[in-house]
Amino acid sequence: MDSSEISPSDRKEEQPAAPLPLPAAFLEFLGENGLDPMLYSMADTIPRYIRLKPGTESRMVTEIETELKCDLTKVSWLPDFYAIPPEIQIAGSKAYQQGKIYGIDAASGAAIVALDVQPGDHVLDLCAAPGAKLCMLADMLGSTGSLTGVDVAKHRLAACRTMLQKYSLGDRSRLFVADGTSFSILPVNSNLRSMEGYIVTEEGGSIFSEWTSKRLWKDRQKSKKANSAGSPHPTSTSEPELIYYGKDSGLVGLQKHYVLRPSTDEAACTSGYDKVLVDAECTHDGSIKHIQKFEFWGWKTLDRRVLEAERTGNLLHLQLGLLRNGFKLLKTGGSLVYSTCSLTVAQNENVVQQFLSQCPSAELLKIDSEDSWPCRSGSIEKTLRFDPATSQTSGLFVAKFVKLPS
Ligand SMILES: C[S@@+](CC[C@H](N)C(=O)[O-])C[C@H]1O[C@@H](n2cnc3c(N)ncnc32)[C@H](O)[C@@H]1O
Repeated sequence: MDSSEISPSDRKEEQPAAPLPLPAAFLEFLGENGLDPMLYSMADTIPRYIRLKPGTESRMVTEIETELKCDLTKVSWLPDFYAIPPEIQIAGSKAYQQGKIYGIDAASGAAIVALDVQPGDHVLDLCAAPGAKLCMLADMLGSTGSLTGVDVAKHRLAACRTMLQKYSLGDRSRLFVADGTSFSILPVNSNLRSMEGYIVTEEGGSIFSEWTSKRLWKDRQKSKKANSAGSPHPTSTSEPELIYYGKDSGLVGLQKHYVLRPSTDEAACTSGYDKVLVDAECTHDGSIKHIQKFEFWGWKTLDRRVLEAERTGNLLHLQLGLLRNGFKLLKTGGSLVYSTCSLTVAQNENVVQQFLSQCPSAELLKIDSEDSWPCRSGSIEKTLRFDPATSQTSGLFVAKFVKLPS
């Protein structure tokens, strides 16, 4: 290992850090979940991580170092990842603007590596926005297979579309605004393409032509109409809305009606996704840099944005619903990664336990690269936990499942 690599055993020197003035409700939440508030004093000591787009020549590292005015320290346990000091901003840099680097925490990178995407895979990201993991998935996929991103928040998914286009990663991708607990559109794989009816031979059928941003105008008109008619934002009963598809996503030339029809559980077992990521909505309490930002945003908003859903109990229901539906869309033999950036047992091990008790075809899998990662085991065997103290990363829980024949 060269001297500029960051390895699992590297630790920042102990620095006395001022505790964040966390609000009482959040402290109470931490107490109830057995979490140490001192964790939030580490936000300024854990590095920021960037990923170099594969194919970016290594001479770029020196160029980026000159531009950012800091060292890029290679992360020994994660290919293409570098650590930079936490105070460095990348958004103004040429390397970022030209799409050569993107910011993504190393623990998030590990969750993607855990999914073990292979060329030709059909991959589903069920909670895709704002899209750092989606970009990495597209990178891993390369020039075969397909990537489907879903998110319930349209404006957030639009940010994914911008990212995919900026990093030239969108050709094999499609993006749906939809509720991930009920989304049921399968990938377009060779089985589907060869089935009668999918391809329109005569003129005039409703087929997917090449995607163009002009659709955005049409979309706007459609949603204006819907809004004036008093329609709500997407809910579990709304139709999925396709807001982007790339030229090699498999859709061009196919009949819309067939491609967009809901699938059955049986069809998913044979023609479903090879890999599914459920990076579920959560209280974000493990994302200590995110929590730190509430010092500027106002601690009152933390109460509303972080704790409200948790208090009502809706969140656990949503997480289980996302995991269940993501698993349903997996083909037999396929695998799913469930992750959250919460450190609580309730949103992680408990959800996993409940899911396993309800779904006999699901089995936890050991994550291959785990032995070389600076993480610890969750309280259920084969699940993993990254946290600032152990991993010098944000907090992340990761569990991997395989779908057995039922
Ligand atoms: C933790 S974030 C995902 C982060 C993302 N994977 C990334 O790496 O950038 C959770 C996302 O879940 C979305 N979400 C919440 N409820 C959802 C639902 N019912 N269906 C789909 N997405 C949902 C939120 O809008 C949010 O963008």
